[in-house]
Amino acid sequence: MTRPQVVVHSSPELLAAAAAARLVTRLVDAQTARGSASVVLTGGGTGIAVLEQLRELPARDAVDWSRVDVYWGDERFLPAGDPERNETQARAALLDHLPVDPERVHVMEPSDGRFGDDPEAAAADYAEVLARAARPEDHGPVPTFDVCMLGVGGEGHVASVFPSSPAVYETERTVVAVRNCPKPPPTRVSLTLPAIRHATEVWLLTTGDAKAAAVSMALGEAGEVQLPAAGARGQLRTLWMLDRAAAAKVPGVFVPPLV
Ligand SMILES: O=C(O)[C@H](O)[C@@H](O)[C@H](O)[C@H](O)COP(=O)(O)O
Repeated sequence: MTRPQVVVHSSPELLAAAAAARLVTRLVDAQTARGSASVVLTGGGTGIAVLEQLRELPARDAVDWSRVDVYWGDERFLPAGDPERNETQARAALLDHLPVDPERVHVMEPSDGRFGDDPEAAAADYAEVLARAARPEDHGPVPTFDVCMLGVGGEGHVASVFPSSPAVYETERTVVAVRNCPKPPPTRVSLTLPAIRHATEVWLLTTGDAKAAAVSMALGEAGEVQLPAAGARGQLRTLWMLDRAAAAKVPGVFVPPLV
């Protein structure tokens, strides 16, 4: 696993704009290399802010959106169209404004979907979606996502994988149902850390002084059980994009010398 890189931006707005620009470049490079690209979206304020910035970015049209596979790192298990669903927010922020191929927008089932109010069945179904999308060169039941974007919780959760939760101990399944989630709403569907680690690049995006301790611990000695963000690593790159407040306690070894 790669050593994490840290990039610090002067404000949350600039972080979101810079991440949007970085995402365009990453997707264009992937499409140039192999004709398609894949991205895992995240919920949360920072993740959605990136999508809103991307919507307004003229360079967004450099991506052939009809050849992008869109996945989610987690989803709030609510009825379709519920404003709290990550899908609802991502469609409003970006996807409804792009010529995406609906067949390549891979949604986690809602609580009034094909499986009704059964998050375990919805999780198993999404694991099947990932397994069907995987190719032999992915060496596992998950596609090698070009980039997996993640927000970070104040106690170090990523997606809906929370400290010391059953999900963080999962080593076999790629997608699990999460109940009694500390962050409302309580029931969710989430990728597990082994699935997240299939990504070529994992980007952790967070802002605000409430996250500074979790960021510091994740980049320090904390283990993934107590600090799931510490286990969110990409195969080729792990990038932390922070604003100054969230970076306030980053270990000095990660901060470039001021020249
Ligand atoms: O569904 C969710 O809530 C997200 O996937 C979750 O993992 C989020 O990214 C973090 O809680 C950070 O959220 P903020 O960016 O709003 O702090």
